Amino acid sequence: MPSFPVPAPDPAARATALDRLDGLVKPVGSLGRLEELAAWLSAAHGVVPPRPLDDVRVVVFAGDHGVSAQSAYPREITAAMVRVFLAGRSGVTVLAAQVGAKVRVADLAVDWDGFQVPDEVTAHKIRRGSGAIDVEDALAPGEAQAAFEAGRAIAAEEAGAHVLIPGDMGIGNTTVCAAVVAASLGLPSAEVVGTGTGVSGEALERKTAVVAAAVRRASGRVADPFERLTALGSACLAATAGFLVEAAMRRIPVVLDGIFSATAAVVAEEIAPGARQWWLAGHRSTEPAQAFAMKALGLTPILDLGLRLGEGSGAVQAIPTLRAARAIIADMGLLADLT
Ligand SMILES: O=C(O)c1ccc[n+]([C@@H]2O[C@H](COP(=O)([O-])O)[C@@H](O)[C@H]2O)c1
Ligand SMILES: Cc1cc2nc[nH]c2cc1C
Repeated sequence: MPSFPVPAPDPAARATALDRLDGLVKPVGSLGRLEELAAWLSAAHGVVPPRPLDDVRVVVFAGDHGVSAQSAYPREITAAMVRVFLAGRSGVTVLAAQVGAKVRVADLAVDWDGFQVPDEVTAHKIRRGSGAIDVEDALAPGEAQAAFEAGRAIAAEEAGAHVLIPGDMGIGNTTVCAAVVAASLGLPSAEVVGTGTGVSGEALERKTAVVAAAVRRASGRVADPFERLTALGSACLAATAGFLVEAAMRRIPVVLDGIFSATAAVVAEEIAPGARQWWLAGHRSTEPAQAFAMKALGLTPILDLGLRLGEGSGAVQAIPTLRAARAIIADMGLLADLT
């Protein structure tokens, strides 16, 4: 496997930040998680105070999945939502506007019969849809690597950002994520499968059986992360992993979102050990696989709002908290200056 060297955040900037935080006009530690985030940002930026987080960009990786029948919604929603993102009317676009973040949509594998979208949207397209992972591989040989490289290229195109957020749109993608998390972390399917867009009862049992069959079918091949993406993943998942690795290599802080980015992050950390030092968990989604993935990565979600939309919507909500963390270390007075 090729190696992807990831730099470490700056320990000296972190130590300086922690000293300064202790000296602010407040009882030591009283700003809790905000202090931890301020130190994290200082280490990521290598400077105290960290730079303002003005340029925040979301990239929504859009694609279809061969297991879309396990969703509560039809497959056609994926393509339809691409139009909604472009029209600025999606959940993430509306929420991103609240914090001044930009949203880009990248069609990696949407299965549609073409309507006019800007070339930028399809520039990194790998294929249409993916295999039904319970009975066949998700991707053809080489496609996981190609999608990973596409995700890296997209992160490179967005390298001017102060913070990057990976978003996702793909009917059926929670089934794929559950299988990849189960295979990656060695967990039973029944523990990782969640309700996704809202399946319950027999539909949830069918979804669990599909995940279990997929993991069984691929067993023996999942030790290698690219092989796991080929067997159980998707072009979007591989691209998101590449996006996360490239951001880490370029020292760009990333705020992870729900189950999709958390799953990609587990795989990306295996491909590029240490990359997780550049990521924060924006929020806790309702999907068990997301919780397992964040725990495995040692990340504690900033927010817990019961969101399960995906698209990057939860991560976007964490941006005001990060800006608050920067503000305390940049602007609060020092105990030493009290008169
Ligand atoms: O982010 C999450 O944790 C999350 C949880 C449930 C659903 N989603 C979104 O809903 C779609 C996948 O759900 P499903 O039921 O079609 O597998 C996909 O477009 C995701 O962005 C996202
Ligand atoms: C409408 C709709 C919007 C979404 N955004 C992310 N996943 C979604 C699933 C559905 C069904």
